[in-house]
Amino acid sequence: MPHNHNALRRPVLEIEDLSVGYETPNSLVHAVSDVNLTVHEQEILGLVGESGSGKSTLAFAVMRLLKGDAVVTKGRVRVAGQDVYALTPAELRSFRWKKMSMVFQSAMNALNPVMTVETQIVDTLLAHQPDWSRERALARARELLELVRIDAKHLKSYPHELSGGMRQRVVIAIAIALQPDLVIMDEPTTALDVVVQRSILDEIREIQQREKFAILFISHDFSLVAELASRVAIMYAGRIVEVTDSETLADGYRHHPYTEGLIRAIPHLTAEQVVIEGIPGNPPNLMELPSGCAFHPRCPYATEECRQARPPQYPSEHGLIECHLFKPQREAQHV
Ligand SMILES: Nc1ncnc2c1ncn2[C@@H]1O[C@H](COP(=O)(O)OP(=O)(O)OP(=O)(O)O)[C@@H](O)[C@H]1O
Ligand code: NI
Repeated sequence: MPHNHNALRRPVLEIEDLSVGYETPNSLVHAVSDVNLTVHEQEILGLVGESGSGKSTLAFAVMRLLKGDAVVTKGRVRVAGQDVYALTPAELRSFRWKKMSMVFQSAMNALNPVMTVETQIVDTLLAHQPDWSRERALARARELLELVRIDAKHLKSYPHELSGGMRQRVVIAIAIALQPDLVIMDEPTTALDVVVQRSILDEIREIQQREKFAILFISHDFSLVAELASRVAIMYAGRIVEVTDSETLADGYRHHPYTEGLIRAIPHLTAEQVVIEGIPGNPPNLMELPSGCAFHPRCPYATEECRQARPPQYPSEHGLIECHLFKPQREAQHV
């Protein structure tokens, strides 16, 4: 696909200049800082970053599901053109199913253990489509199970009678039950073994193409995201440091030094052995962020400028990059 394939597509998720902090006894610690991100209709956008980089906080902020100690300090979130934070609580309840939904990290434990699959799907449908008959809801429940490749006989099953993979498929079926425009998936397969993980990802791709929703797919598994998503956003210490088309992640393109490190960290199979090159060092403590570019202590190219000034977001050929190295040449000459 050409890299401007989103030009004609409607944005489904628009995050503008969003910052989210957690209240701690001494200060407000920012887990998400100045994030700008757009997901277009029918697109899978991958969001990657190490543990603690702020991925889940960003997802919860979009869903307006942040816990009490988290505060949105600035910015705006629009889903299907609607400002999520302008909705009344009653509007938000139906908006969460009809326009956006979320599959949580280890969501397979989110099912009600004392209710059958049928009851859980049908109740969700009827709660949001009160004019539907029970028969219609049941028919949709069957269709949804088929979509996630579960035999309709399992409508009568209780969660404990299903494997982890099947439970996760049911959760995905419920998330797409009301045909939302946007589905956020936060590490949806992390708890599963590799084979099950692979088949669920294939199904997600297939269902997404049939049902035409957009996905914000969150994972710390860079190679998995690169394969599934058409565009990838890379998060580091609460900031989106690069957005790029996933096809650029193969060799030959210049990336943010952190992205380069993630690419190198993908195990390479050589004739003799598996080589894993990681990124030396650890992500910073959000309470004591390094000056300038937060990545500079781990960056092999860091200069004095990187230590002193936070880099702006520069447009790149395939998205944007927050790194001083990517300063356009003309501008650089004036410094
Ligand atoms: N309730 C809280 N109070 C204070 N800090 C928090 C709270 N919840 C999360 N944080 C901090 O916010 C930062 C971002 O956390 P978040 O869960 O969003 O990261 P993540 O990228 O989703 O990580 P993971 O890959 O482990 O799920 C972390 O440093 C975390 O310690
Ligand atoms: Ni998370």
